[in-house]
Amino acid sequence: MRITRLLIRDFRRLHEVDVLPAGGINLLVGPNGAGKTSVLEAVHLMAYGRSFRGRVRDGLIRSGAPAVEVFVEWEQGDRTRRAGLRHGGDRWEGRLDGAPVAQLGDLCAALAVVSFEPGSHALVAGGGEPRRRFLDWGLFHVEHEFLPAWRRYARALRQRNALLKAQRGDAELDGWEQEMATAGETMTRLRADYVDTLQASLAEVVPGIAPALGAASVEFLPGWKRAELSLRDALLLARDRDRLSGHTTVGPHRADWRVAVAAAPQGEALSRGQAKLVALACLLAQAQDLARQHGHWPVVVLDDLASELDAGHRERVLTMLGSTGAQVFVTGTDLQPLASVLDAGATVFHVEHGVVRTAGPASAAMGRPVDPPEML
Ligand SMILES: Nc1ncnc2c1ncn2[C@@H]1O[C@H](COP(=O)(O)OP(=O)(O)OP(=O)(O)O)[C@@H](O)[C@H]1O
Repeated sequence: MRITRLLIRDFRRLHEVDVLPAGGINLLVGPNGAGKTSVLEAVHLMAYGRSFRGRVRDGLIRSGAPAVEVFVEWEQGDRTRRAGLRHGGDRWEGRLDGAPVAQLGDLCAALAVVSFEPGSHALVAGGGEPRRRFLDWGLFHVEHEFLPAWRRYARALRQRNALLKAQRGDAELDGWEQEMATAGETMTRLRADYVDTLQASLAEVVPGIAPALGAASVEFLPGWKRAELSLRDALLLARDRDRLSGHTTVGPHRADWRVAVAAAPQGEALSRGQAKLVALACLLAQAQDLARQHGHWPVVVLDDLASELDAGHRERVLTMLGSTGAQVFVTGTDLQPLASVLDAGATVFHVEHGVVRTAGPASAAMGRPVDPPEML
């Protein structure tokens, strides 16, 4: 996947940015507060429907503007695809390849982006939610059975929770529990298989980017004692407790996974830097698996790489990504820490006061008068 045009309007301090990125590595360089991360956030928004720094309504829309707009054109195999998203905080409108989109999830499933940013270490060090989201995002993209099962499960779970809160009887719970069990067992089988795939992919990625971490292993926690009982029985057993708590305490919505590396055996705590490396390795393992399944790499965005990783790891990561041919966006305040990449022929953009300009002939079209397509 290669983004060939990125148009952003009213996104944080970016009023209107029109970028023609190159294949390979794109460096966005500029002072603090210039708007570099916002460019990456816009790409992430199109792929996830939210920013990695929170929801749209939490400050993403440029002060005084009614909505953000992002338009992305990209090459996918021999196809050119286009997606436009206008998000006003509560309301959104989207178009994909010229047609309106009914569900935000359908729009987001089109463009695959893997993002590493300062909050990514939560994948290793934080609560279960980001890890579940990571797992499910990967599955949405590689396993067509997953999304329908996930939707069925989520709906049945909402119904069961409502019945629990209303202290309704067993007969009413039975039907929804059966539905949760059917959809939840499917989801869990797919998640367990996906974790195995991820482990195999990690075994290839870690030696390349962070050999000192040693062998990585991933453990899947399904959300109930799956080795001992079915989900149907687990829900039945938990009924009385769930009535007291007013919500469902077991099931795939409580699933989690853990990654351990040989460098920190027996639960030794990872340093913050090591946790970031492990998180990055997981993201790149996911990207690599996606590339195997789809035949092309997702777009990779790396925010503020120089302050996240030391020089040796930066170089390994960028060398590895350079060898895959993936399109990569990297931000930094200085070119110097990324000099080794420049030698390898990266494309540089300067970002200042919310304006993005090309720094070299590779994308001479940058900075030309904007002629935006009708996004929506
Ligand atoms: N809703 C908004 N409206 C206008 N400006 C905003 C809005 N939200 C954030 N900003 C401004 O956008 C800038 C943040 O941009 P961004 O985080 O993309 O910068 P950056 O170049 O990545 O900075 P750093 O190098 O410090 O990480 C800040 O100057 C901030 O004041």
